[in-house]
Amino acid sequence: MFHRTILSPIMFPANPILVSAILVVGSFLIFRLLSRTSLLFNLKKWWRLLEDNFHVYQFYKVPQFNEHMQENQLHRKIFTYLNSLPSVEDSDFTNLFSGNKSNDINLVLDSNQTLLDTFLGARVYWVNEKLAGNGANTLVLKIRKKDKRRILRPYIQHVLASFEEIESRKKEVKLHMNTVPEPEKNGRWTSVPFTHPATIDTAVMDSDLKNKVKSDLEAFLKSKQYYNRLGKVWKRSYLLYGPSGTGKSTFVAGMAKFLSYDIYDVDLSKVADDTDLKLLLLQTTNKSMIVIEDLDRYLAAQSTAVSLSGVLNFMDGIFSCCGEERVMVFTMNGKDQVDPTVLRPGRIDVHIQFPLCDFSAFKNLANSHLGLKEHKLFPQVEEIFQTGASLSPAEIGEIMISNRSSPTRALKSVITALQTNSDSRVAASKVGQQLTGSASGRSVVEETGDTGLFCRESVHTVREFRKLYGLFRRSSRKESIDLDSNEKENSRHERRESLG
Ligand SMILES: Nc1ncnc2c1ncn2[C@@H]1O[C@H](COP(=O)(O)OP(=O)(O)OP(=O)(O)O)[C@@H](O)[C@H]1O
Ligand SMILES: [Mg+2]
Repeated sequence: MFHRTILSPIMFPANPILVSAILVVGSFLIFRLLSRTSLLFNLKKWWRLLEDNFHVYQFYKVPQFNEHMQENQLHRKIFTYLNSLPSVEDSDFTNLFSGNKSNDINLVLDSNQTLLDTFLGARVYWVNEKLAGNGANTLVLKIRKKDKRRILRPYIQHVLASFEEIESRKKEVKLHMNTVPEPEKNGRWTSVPFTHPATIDTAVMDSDLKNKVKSDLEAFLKSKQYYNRLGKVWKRSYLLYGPSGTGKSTFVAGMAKFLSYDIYDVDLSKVADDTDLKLLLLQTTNKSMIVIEDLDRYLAAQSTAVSLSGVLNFMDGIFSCCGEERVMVFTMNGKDQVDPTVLRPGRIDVHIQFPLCDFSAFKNLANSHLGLKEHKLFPQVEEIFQTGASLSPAEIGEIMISNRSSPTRALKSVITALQTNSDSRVAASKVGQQLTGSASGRSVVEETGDTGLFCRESVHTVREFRKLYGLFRRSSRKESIDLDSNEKENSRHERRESLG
């Protein structure tokens, strides 16, 4: 009787609302449980293991050393590729190492861990097996037999191509300098790591122009087939010209950084003759940037044992060993006095002018050097620029750096320097002298009818590349000594004042 009452549908009606509510709450709790714990991850893992058991696999071993205990380069390349995959974080154990830069952390697959990769819709597994005894590792690739023929070769090619890309990205850029020829000595280049901090982005220039240079470099890198089809040497030449201190050498550093190319800085005064110059070019590697600074000076003074035709042949790059991926950069203070054959399209593809500062370049410098976006003295500075006065970014930059503890003082010093420049211009014009250098400051971009683009832009220069590198190192040391907390405080105070 009692039982019948309990089971009676009248006492416990199948209430659909209640059932739905229980289902919703139940599903929510299960979902929370799965997402809050590693249950979902484990379920996926078990499912994959189960699925794997229904397939037949082919295994490939890539040992770290060959039978003569020489390193297997393929192992090194594949291992680098595997450690670049995001799935390296999903293995149960991953080693953490500090990278080249102070904040970099490199993830490295631990021994006996498995890593999943996918390629053309197929899943492949790598196991980093540690062999007992000699401590060497072997990478074991596991591919489903049904996918083997379809993906093995393209997959390995993909791994090797990815390795090349990773290497080129982390490659240390070197600065090579030619030495005086010595008997009994074969190599003519000595090199140092090139750690110059300049980039194309840090140059004070019109941003459109910077983007144009970047896309020109990128387009060049992608045009191997095109150059081959035309029967042309795969090279591109740039001329950077403008007054001293306008940033030409700094920009060369930025270009090399952008390309991750080694720099070969040719000092023509150390070249014995035309043959020696050919030899130097033959000893450069591909994917490099060949730089000749102050070419106009060498050509005008004929201070070198190298003839004009020697220079022209060098510029054409016909003696380069592999004829591959060369960027040549020449700097000049002015190109008016230079033989037009040196500058003809094809020999120089892109002309970039670096003029003196205008007001807009000055504002960029004030922002980067003093942290000033606005200041009550800016209108006065603008007025002086309008009179035609100008200085190089190097000159203005130096004034700002040495007065960085007081932005107002820095601006006053810039005004005085500009006024002095303006007065000397007036005096010079009175005695009929012509001042050299552009005072326009604005960048202009002109297309040459041919392949190149002519660019006019602002910046001032310092001497040679090597000196520039040394200069930076000295100035950064100076900075760390001078910048004490009082200075920072003063500077902050002044900035507040100027904005108010
Ligand atoms: N446009 C610029 N942007 C940023 N910094 C600049 C610029 N122009 C000059 N400078 C600074 O001025 C200094 C001198 O620049 P750089 O040596 O590149 O000039 P340059 O044109 O090569 O001079 P030179 O013709 O005398 O060799 C560097 O410290 C550089 O940082
Ligand atoms: Mg220079």
